[in-house]
Amino acid sequence: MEMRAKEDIEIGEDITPPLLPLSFSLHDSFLYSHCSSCFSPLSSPAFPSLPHHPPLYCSPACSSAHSPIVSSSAESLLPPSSPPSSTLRTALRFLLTLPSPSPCPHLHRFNNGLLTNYHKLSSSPEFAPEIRQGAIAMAAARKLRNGDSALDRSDGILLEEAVLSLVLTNAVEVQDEAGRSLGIAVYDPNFSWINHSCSPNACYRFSVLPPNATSFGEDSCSSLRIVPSVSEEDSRVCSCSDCMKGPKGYQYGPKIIVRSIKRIKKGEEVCVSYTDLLQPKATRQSDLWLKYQFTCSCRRCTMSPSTYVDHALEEILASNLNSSCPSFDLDHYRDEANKKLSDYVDETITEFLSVGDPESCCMKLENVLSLGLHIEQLESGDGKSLLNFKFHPFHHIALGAYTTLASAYRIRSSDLALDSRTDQSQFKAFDMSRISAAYSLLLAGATHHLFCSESSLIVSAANFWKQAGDSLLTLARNCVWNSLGLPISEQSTVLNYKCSKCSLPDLSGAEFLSEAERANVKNISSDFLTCVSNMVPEIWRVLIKGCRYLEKIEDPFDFRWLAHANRNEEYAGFIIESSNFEHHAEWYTDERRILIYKVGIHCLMHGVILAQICYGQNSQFTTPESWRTLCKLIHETN
Ligand SMILES: C[S@@+](CC[C@H](N)C(=O)[O-])C[C@H]1O[C@@H](n2cnc3c(N)ncnc32)[C@H](O)[C@@H]1O
Repeated sequence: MEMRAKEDIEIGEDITPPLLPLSFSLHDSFLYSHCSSCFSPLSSPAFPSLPHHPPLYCSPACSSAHSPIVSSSAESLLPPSSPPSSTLRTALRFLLTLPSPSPCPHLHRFNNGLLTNYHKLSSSPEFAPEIRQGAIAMAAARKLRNGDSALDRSDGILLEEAVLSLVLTNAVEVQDEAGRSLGIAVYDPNFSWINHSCSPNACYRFSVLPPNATSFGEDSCSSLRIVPSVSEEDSRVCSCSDCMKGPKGYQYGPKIIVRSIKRIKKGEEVCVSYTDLLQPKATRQSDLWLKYQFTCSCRRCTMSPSTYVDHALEEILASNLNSSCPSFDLDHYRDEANKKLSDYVDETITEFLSVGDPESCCMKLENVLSLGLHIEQLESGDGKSLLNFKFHPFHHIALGAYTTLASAYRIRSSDLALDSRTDQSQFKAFDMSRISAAYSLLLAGATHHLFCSESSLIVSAANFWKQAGDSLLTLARNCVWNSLGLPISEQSTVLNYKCSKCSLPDLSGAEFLSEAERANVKNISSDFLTCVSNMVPEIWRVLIKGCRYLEKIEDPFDFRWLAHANRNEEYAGFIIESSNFEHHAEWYTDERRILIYKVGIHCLMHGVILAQICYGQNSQFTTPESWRTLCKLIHETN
């Protein structure tokens, strides 16, 4: 099945009402910090020592709605050899929602219309063991619940295998505003029949609120603007009328809302993305294969040669090339370098996430970004030379490294700021905040550059602009400016700030984008970029001082310098030694501080405007905390 537009849909419009889940579960790591029923954070998280601790709830309403499901689903009876997981819990809970829990005779769909992919997944070497073991555990728990203590392994586990396949095929990660995956949920066909594209025309968001919370005034539509259409594959595989009996879901849980990010014509297929769109084609394809066992053949994937964005996302710079090196050998060296560099960055990020040493993480990532990797090249005769390979600044691994660096520097800055005993640590904290802001700005600029060629990257662009705005405003508020004798009043500089040069609305009026403005968002974006590009050079040199990787980036918004830098190989081959964050008071002037504020407000405002397209104007996902604080201040001042 697939979903098509019932009518013409403009960019930035909701195309489904908020949809309730058929089944859902928190991931293990959030079981004791979030409500198992509505997924909102608990006011007092617990630290249970027992593995089968009962779920926790934010309110009696959530508890009475959800706990009967937990006890009927038999999840607490899962054998100790198979620890409970969000997938098993979701599958067991899903079975309770089916009036007669049976897949159609071909095992293709369940009787609520959801695809199982049973034959594909249960015969794949990647999925078969997980499905089989999970199904045995589910069957054992269900038997125990029914008072049948002996597990006979020859018993049929087909139903459990089919429902596990269904969950693996249809479940989506439920994310909070910070982008954390709290758990998974399976929705009815109105969402689950939407296929994937690497250049999608729609995205989705979640509404995760406790039962009596005042909503953000979600501006979602009340009717469904998409209709199902039978895909070619479906008409070949199965034509059972048994498949479509209509779902029975829960009346609570995290809701999902689908929204257009491009204009969609009546009858056009509506698609969302099942993977990270800032990955190049080969990585997206292998990710989709590993998670769903299908090969995407959307326009972006079938373009030959590949699209500019896909090319940029895997570009590697090579220097010291021997002109006689055959292109076959060069491709081989390039692939080897790409793999080694990527593995090194992945390992460093994984180590940072588990051990949490931001200093070592920053050092390792900056070394690999700056110095790259040397590979020995055999020459004709007995000679050898060293080839040097580096990530292009748009390489997807480099983008991932900037994200980690921005956050690792931010963490270092907050840790140092807590040590308020010495001026020196305050200055160091300031330096770390400066570099964190620079990486956020580079990430936003690079993603924006790619978004100009691939408009479905709007979701990433919105989030990175908001983060860049946040980190610049944090830097502008750093107490070190005051100790340099540059106190400025946030009230006068920020709250009354209106840009006369671009079409970004002023802070107090930025909440509403008209339909015409939404259709014209590319123009608003290009106005914004022109305006901010004039201000950035003045602060960029100050933001990046002492950081050897960033010092090689001439401009974070206008990347024309890259063409020139690659040709003379200066960028690729010449690295200065780190000047070790020296503090120069003469860099920090009142004008620069005000400029940092102004660029920060521009970035934040631009991010919020793009986020209005992706999430709607009143969603929690649209407005970051810093934005809400600014709006509150304006309200109080006026
Ligand atoms: C959530 S379902 C989407 C609806 C599904 N087509 C159906 O008929 O119910 C996900 C599954 O649909 C199929 N699918 C989704 N997008 C696809 C694409 N672009 N190309 C091929 N198969 C796709 C895959 O089998 C995938 O596991």
